[in-house]
Amino acid sequence: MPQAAAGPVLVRRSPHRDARGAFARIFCAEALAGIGWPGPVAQINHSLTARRGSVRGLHYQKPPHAEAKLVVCIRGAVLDVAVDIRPGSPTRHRHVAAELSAEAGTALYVPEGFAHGFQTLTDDVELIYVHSAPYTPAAEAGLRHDDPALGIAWPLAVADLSERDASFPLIEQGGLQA
Ligand SMILES: Cc1cn([C@H]2C[C@H](O)[C@@H](COP(=O)(O)OP(=O)(O)O[C@H]3O[C@H](C)C(=O)[C@H](O)[C@H]3O)O2)c(=O)[nH]c1=O
Repeated sequence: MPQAAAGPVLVRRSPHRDARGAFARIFCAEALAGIGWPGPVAQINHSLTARRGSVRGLHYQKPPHAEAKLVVCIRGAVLDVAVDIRPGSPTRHRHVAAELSAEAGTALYVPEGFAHGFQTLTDDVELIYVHSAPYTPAAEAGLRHDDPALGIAWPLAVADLSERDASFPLIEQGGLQA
């Protein structure tokens, strides 16, 4: 059993292909426990983002509602980003970025203590999110995708962005509530 990872992990699914098409495992509790998945699946969500260049995030839930997520790209491609927001972490405010795509069969495991966001690299992107904690609106919080303290190099000009995501305070303004 591999050692649980301390941070985000890129996960690649292996489709079984035959003349009919393909079959792939999206989530395996046993396999993900080995990289740190913390417990039962609490919720599975699906998002569709129409325009290339759109940004969603960066979102997290405040403790004690912090959640791990498996972010699975099932259509198109995204640059997926996870920001370390763990108090006392030597890599706090640093991020990892990975391209996820349906074609490559890639997903990102985002542990508790990380804010998550993405930019679409194609039109009509669909993501599946597997969450380890239920959605708790009162615990919802976020970081600005363009916060200078994070230094995230988004590859494209930002297309669609929600008012909520655009209005998160900067970290220097006290914007981090983890
Ligand atoms: C997560 C969630 C949301 N909602 C409602 C709340 C809003 O009225 C609406 C859209 O939510 P939100 O604007 O947070 O959706 P996104 O901006 O796509 O956020 C998602 O993308 C970013 C990158 C993430 O990492 C979040 O986990 C994920 O929620 O669905 C629900 O009713 N249930 C839920 O579980």
